[in-house]
Amino acid sequence: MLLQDLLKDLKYEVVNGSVSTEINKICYDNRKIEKNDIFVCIKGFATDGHKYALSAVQSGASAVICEDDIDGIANDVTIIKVEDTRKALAVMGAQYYGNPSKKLRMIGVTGTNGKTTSTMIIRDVLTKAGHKVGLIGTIANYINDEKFKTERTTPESLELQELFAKMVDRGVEYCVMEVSSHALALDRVYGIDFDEAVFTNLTRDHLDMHKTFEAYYEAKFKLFRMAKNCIVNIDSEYGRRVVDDLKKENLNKNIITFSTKDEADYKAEKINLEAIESEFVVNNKKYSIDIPGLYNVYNALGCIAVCNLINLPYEKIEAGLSEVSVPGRCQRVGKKHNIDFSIIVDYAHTPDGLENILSTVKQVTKGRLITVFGCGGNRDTVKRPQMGKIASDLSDFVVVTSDNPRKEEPSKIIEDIMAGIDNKENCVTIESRYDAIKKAISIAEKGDSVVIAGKGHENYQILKDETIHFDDKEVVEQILLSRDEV
Ligand SMILES: CC(=O)N[C@H]1[C@@H](OP(=O)(O)OP(=O)(O)OC[C@H]2O[C@@H](n3ccc(=O)[nH]c3=O)[C@H](O)[C@@H]2O)O[C@H](CO)[C@@H](O)[C@@H]1O[C@H](C)C(=O)N[C@@H](C)C(=O)N[C@H](CCC(=O)O)C(=O)O
Ligand SMILES: Nc1ncnc2c1ncn2[C@@H]1O[C@H](COP(=O)(O)OP(=O)(O)OP(=O)(O)O)[C@@H](O)[C@H]1O
Ligand SMILES: N[C@H](CCC[C@H](N)C(=O)O)C(=O)O
Ligand SMILES: [Mg+2]
Repeated sequence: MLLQDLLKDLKYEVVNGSVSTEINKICYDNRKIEKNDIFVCIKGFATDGHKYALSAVQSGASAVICEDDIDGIANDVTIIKVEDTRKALAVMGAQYYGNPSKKLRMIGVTGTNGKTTSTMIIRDVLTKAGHKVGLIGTIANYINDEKFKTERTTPESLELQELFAKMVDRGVEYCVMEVSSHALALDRVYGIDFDEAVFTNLTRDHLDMHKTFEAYYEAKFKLFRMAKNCIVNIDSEYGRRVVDDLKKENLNKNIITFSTKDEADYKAEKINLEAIESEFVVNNKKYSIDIPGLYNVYNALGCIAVCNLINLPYEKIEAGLSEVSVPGRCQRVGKKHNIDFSIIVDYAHTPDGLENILSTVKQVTKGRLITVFGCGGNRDTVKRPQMGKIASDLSDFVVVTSDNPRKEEPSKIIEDIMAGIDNKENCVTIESRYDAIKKAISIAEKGDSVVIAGKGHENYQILKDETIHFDDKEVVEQILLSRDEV
């Protein structure tokens, strides 16, 4: 492929060399350069890619895409200046893979909570209806039934385009993806025309990266500028703002609203929240969903709106929704052991998420609610005391422990959480997550519920110098097994 073909949709200045040069592939990390690659210099948070341009050329790069001047590069190397290298990476990646997203129906979901749940539900319903579906999200990426490991919720633009291309190759029709605020702020999805964009909600998270709530909202709003059909939860204050801002900007979008309270295109009525499944009626049609809690009715409403836009018949939507399950989202574990209390593993790691799962479980718990949770290190610190307060207000007993401490001291994170807890009598701190879960299970009695929050589907724990295997569900099994043996 010629460099000039990749640059087709970009504004650029040729600083040196020629654009009619043949290139191998695109790369934004000098450690992965191969002969005749293009090296894209990205200004990051930790370092500046421009610093590695020389070394990339020494490793074989024949072209460099940059924002700033770069000195000392040999004359036979092409140097191209653009205004924004992250955007350039996204545009060139799309060209390199043949603009695959244009061949897929693109469904993006954003919001603080509910992205994974909503995308997994949409994938389940479409797959059960006989369609070929790809999914990009926190738990994994999927191309039809095949599962691919992922490290990020929304990968970098280049990897995203590669995934879309694989989906197209394998006959995928619908690509449903979680679009994180990081991805929007860092232009990982730049240039993608979304057919549908769903807004779940906006509450506190990731202010370590966005700094202000306004910047966090702005990042999320970008997705709706990129979509044709904007599907919005108007029970969320910020969802209403999305609708207002879309109208203000005169963007001529098809705005579709959902709610459980107010008039909306999709309003859930006659909601019956049972312990396990919830039933509700939307536009005179009955639905049920197998994951509990009102918040999952919201996730289902987004899914119903998407499925209607793609003309899926009611029977297929209803049948698909009635049997969905999402790993690590309000997941009952340890059922096969002889226990007279319940244990639930959930991925709640924000104040809103924790409040939702705890109030949902509390409603159906006859005995006490025992909560085990911690907060991730090197992430938003302000949410820590807020989550401490929510856990202690809603639970009868709280075990504060470690989540993924990353580079931080676990005891310091626990201290931050404890600062939000007034009633320290019904609370213990145990740094080891294994011991914390063991403690919660050891005190549980008939009718109690133990909620283990924060890590959900994760099967690892990120410590200061290493990542170890750690899976809340497996830990519960081990603890219950050793109880059975006594
Ligand atoms: C804050 C954030 O998102 N950072 C992402 C960002 O890193 P960065 O811009 O700081 O990059 P950097 O490390 O400063 O390096 C700058 C450039 O120099 C290059 N470089 C660097 C070193 C070197 O030796 N050689 C070299 O070429 C790098 O490849 C990069 O191109 O761009 C990198 C390249 O794409 C990402 O790997 C990196 O994600 C980091 C690993 C990360 O942890 N991100 C998380 C927070 C994230 O994205 N989370 C969201 C949200 C989760 C959710 O709520 O669901 C997600 O979508 O997963
Ligand atoms: N619509 C919702 N509104 C509020 N809370 C929700 C909603 N859906 C799920 N939750 C809660 O938030 C937790 C995280 O849900 P989910 O994984 O679907 O969100 P996410 O947006 O993908 O999060 P992340 O950004 O970390 O990937 C769940 O375990 C549950 O406790
Ligand atoms: N996508 C979120 C997930 C947090 C999950 C929690 N277990 C943690 O590590 O804080 C993040 O990277 O901030
Ligand atoms: Mg997610």
